[in-house]
Amino acid sequence: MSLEKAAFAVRENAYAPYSNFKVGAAITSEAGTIYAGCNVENIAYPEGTCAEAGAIAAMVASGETKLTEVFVVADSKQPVSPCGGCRQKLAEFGGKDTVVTLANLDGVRVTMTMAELLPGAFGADHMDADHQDRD
Ligand SMILES: O=c1ccn([C@H]2C[C@H](O)[C@@H](CO)O2)c(=O)[nH]1
Ligand SMILES: [Zn+2]
Repeated sequence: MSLEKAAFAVRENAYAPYSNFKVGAAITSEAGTIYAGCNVENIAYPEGTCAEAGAIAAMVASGETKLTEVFVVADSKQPVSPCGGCRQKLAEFGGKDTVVTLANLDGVRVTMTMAELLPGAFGADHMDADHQDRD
């Protein structure tokens, strides 16, 4: 199954009774495996998780920690916009040039790099020794 098809398919399984906004995310790992995730909401609203987090969790649970491509889809007017937390989560496992495609159900899509999705991402370079133990 293609990355796009995987994202559309997993979106059908989204559990979103509170927002009624189903999201599907699929990522390709370095090994070429596709992992998919959907949003899973909760009556305790802040406990809900995003589709991107589910796809990442599936990849990591399978023993992989590098992703090469991302596809996210939702029934939105504009292609769905990953939240800030998911952008940081994706940046953890992708590279600056990782291709990210955002889509809606009408076939509108936008493709960008990870660096464009999250410019100035917090990374290891911000945690160098000079900044530790300063008070
Ligand atoms: O990129 C996105 C944007 C939103 N959501 C979810 C979170 C919540 O369940 C619902 C509405 O915000 O959509 C995702 O899973 N991914
Ligand atoms: Zn999110």
